[in-house]
Amino acid sequence: MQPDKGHILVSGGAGYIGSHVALTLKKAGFTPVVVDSLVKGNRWAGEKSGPFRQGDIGDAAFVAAVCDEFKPVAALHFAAFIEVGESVAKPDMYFANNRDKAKIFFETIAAKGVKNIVFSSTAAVYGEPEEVPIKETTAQKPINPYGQSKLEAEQAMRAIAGVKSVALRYFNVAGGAPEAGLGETHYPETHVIPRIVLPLIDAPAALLDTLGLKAGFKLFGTDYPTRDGTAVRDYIHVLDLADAHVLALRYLLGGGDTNIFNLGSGDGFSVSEIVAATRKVLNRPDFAPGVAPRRAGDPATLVADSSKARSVLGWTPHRGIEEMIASAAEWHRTQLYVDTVIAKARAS
Ligand SMILES: NC(=O)c1ccc[n+]([C@@H]2O[C@H](COP(=O)([O-])OP(=O)(O)OC[C@H]3O[C@@H](n4cnc5c(N)ncnc54)[C@H](O)[C@@H]3O)[C@@H](O)[C@H]2O)c1
Ligand SMILES: O=c1ccn([C@@H]2O[C@H](COP(=O)(O)OP(=O)(O)O[C@H]3O[C@H](CO)[C@H](O)[C@H](O)[C@H]3O)[C@@H](O)[C@H]2O)c(=O)[nH]1
Repeated sequence: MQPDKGHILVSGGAGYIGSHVALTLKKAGFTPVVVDSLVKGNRWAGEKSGPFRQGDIGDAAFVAAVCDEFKPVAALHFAAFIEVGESVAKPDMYFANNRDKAKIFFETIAAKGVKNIVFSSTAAVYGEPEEVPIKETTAQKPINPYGQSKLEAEQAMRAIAGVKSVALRYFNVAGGAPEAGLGETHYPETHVIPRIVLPLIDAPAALLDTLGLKAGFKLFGTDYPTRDGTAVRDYIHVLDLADAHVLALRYLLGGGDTNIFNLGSGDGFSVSEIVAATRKVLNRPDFAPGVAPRRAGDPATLVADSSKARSVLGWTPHRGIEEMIASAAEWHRTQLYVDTVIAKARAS
């Protein structure tokens, strides 16, 4: 048993990434305190690794009360809406939640003495990047309200006097921890790896129907200026990402200054290469995806230069693309996942 290194406030910890990070924090000897409104996440995920309090990050009285109850030494801020397409259709909703409520959250916790914050940012702040691999200094020109709202939240966080922060700009997060009862549980599910895997693992018809996957997986665009015409992304296992959060927390608590880090593997995979890797991992050489037009707002290539995280934080990702696909497939086979997604679909 590790000694208790203090309470860490984890906003959005009932969601995909936050729940895996909370688990990793617990293993590292911290006590995560999850706050989540459950607008998207799941109570079972929020309660997995420590105390859970249901409420909204924009509710200053709620956030202040949780700070009074647990006296956290730092906060990890995950709570946000995450769908690029939805952000284009409903930009006000994205700016209200991802920027304005985040600002209330940062100001409230800072007033309660929580002066170290690790923030979930995204490669979407770079838009269609001017250089690849992408460095932290590459121009930030988001091409959708999701990326813009996250960039403005980063800036709001850095503007608060007396607060030290780390913005972690994640690239494409994948995989899960099915052995611990955790994995990606989004509804709707827009991410490519779950969408490739689900039709190949004998998922129940009701689930595929719910996720719009009855007709199988489709490549969104085969005419990108890439090596095979499909879009290239940099995939990072959620547990490697979780390790980076613990390192960023130790960095801040150890006296490190405000900073920004890209988190990716540095390797780009095209969507067709993910399909090929999935054929191998799931032993489905027969799998032939369909083709559909490009998805609006998708850049051609996003690959991280994460050398700064490696040198300053000492972070090294260990898990490759096949492990991401295999752990996703294992998780998507579980009844907990199936029941949760179908229940969410029925409720919406
Ligand atoms: N998933 C990815 O590939 C990815 C990539 C880059 C960055 N990110 C960032 O990582 C973070 C987490 O993403 P995720 O995939 O885990 O998303 P998620 O939807 O699974 O989790 C987000 C959680 O935040 C909660 N939440 C949202 N608004 C809230 C509010 N106002 N008050 C309280 N709780 C609220 C939701 O209920 C949910 O549990 C986000 O900030 C996202 O921008 C994700
Ligand atoms: O059924 C599908 C689903 C996706 N794709 C393609 O697969 C690639 C990856 O798409 P994802 O939806 O998995 O991921 P994104 O790159 O669009 O976005 C993810 O990573 C971004 C940062 O890079 C943001 O942070 C965002 O929140 C997060 O969802 C894209 O070219 C997309 O068009 C398909 O071909 N078919």
